[in-house]
Amino acid sequence: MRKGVLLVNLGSPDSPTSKDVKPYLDEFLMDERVIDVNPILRNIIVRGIILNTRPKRSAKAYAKIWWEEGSPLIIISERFTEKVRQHTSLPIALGMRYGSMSIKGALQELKDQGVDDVLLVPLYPHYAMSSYETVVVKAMQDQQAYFPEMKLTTLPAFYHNQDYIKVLSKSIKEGLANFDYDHILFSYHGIPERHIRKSDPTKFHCKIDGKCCSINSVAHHTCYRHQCYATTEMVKKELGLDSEKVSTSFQSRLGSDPWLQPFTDKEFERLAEEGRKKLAVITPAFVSDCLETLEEIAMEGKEEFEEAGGEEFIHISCLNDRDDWASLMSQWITDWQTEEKLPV
Ligand SMILES: C=CC1=C(C)c2cc3[nH]c(cc4nc(cc5[nH]c(cc1n2)c(C)c5CCC(=O)O)C(CCC(=O)O)=C4C)c(C)c3C=C
Ligand SMILES: [Fe+2]
Ligand SMILES: [Fe+2]
Repeated sequence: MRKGVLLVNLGSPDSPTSKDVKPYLDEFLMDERVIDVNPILRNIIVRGIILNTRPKRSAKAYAKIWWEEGSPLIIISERFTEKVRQHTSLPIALGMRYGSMSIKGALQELKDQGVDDVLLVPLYPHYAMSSYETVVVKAMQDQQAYFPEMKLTTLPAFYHNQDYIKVLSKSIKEGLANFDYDHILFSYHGIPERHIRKSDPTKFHCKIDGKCCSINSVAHHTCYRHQCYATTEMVKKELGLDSEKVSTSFQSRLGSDPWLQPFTDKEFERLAEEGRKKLAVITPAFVSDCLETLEEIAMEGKEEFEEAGGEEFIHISCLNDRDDWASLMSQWITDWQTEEKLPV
């Protein structure tokens, strides 16, 4: 069998216009693992409500962060892929869960190079049904429908992998150089609390009561909240950070259901009001900078923090196409290529 690798990130609209944002959001939000209600209700919520107003608002936000070459998320993912290619001898394809650059197209690219044994790499450190799981399910569906001869192996969520933590910590240390911070906020993409309960294989462990995530359980393999806090704790330990000066929050909520708390925007206010005047924000749920980091945190978040009395604000970039990150990914790929070994 010939081995190859499929990297998958979330995807972006083709351009920062309502015309292109609407079909992208339609595909994204009609995903049953993102808006997880029955299909009739999902259709009403997404097509009858959200898509009437959101595309215009989102297009404006995308326009603020768009690069000459295109969407930051796409361009960064392409640069990262290119660097990984330089470090490995295997064919590597890049696909997106939503929008152009489909997973099916990327699998076809691999097939055209004679690949029939694929390592699937969802570009998310943490497991959530709306991110990691939907990539795996879509890739498996496409593989079974169009490439039945292919074997698919999935890279696990790497939120607690020691080498990943080292690379992330180094990027944070570099980002903090010359910044005499009062506080560091680890802001992760939020999800509805219901998603945590749905992903719990025991169906009773995850209570989202602030305690369950620190009690050892098989549920942690799929508990996004546990995994986010674990990443924060491991970075804190690696860098020897003072617990008093570090906290975790969840951003980008949508709709009126209960989402994971504390909310990042409320934390900006609270921290500023508590007198934490110099704030550094890290966004480890994303491996590439994107709308949620460049606009929601680095632009809107900074403004919210300053309006609440904060004085200095920095957003530390995601891992993007850092050499040490591309080289770590290449090492994981080589371990799988030579020994069928996967990172834990
Ligand atoms: C129910 C809604 C959403 C859930 C659940 C959700 C989970 C989730 N998302 C990411 C990563 C990204 N999301 C991005 C944008 C984005 N997310 C939602 C909604 C949910 N996400 C929307 C509607 C949008 C679009 C923009 C907007 O209108 O606000 C992005 C950025 C994409 C880009 O092009 O830059 C990323 C990345 C994760 C990791 C996650 C679950 C953990
Ligand atoms: Fe999202
Ligand atoms: Fe948990």
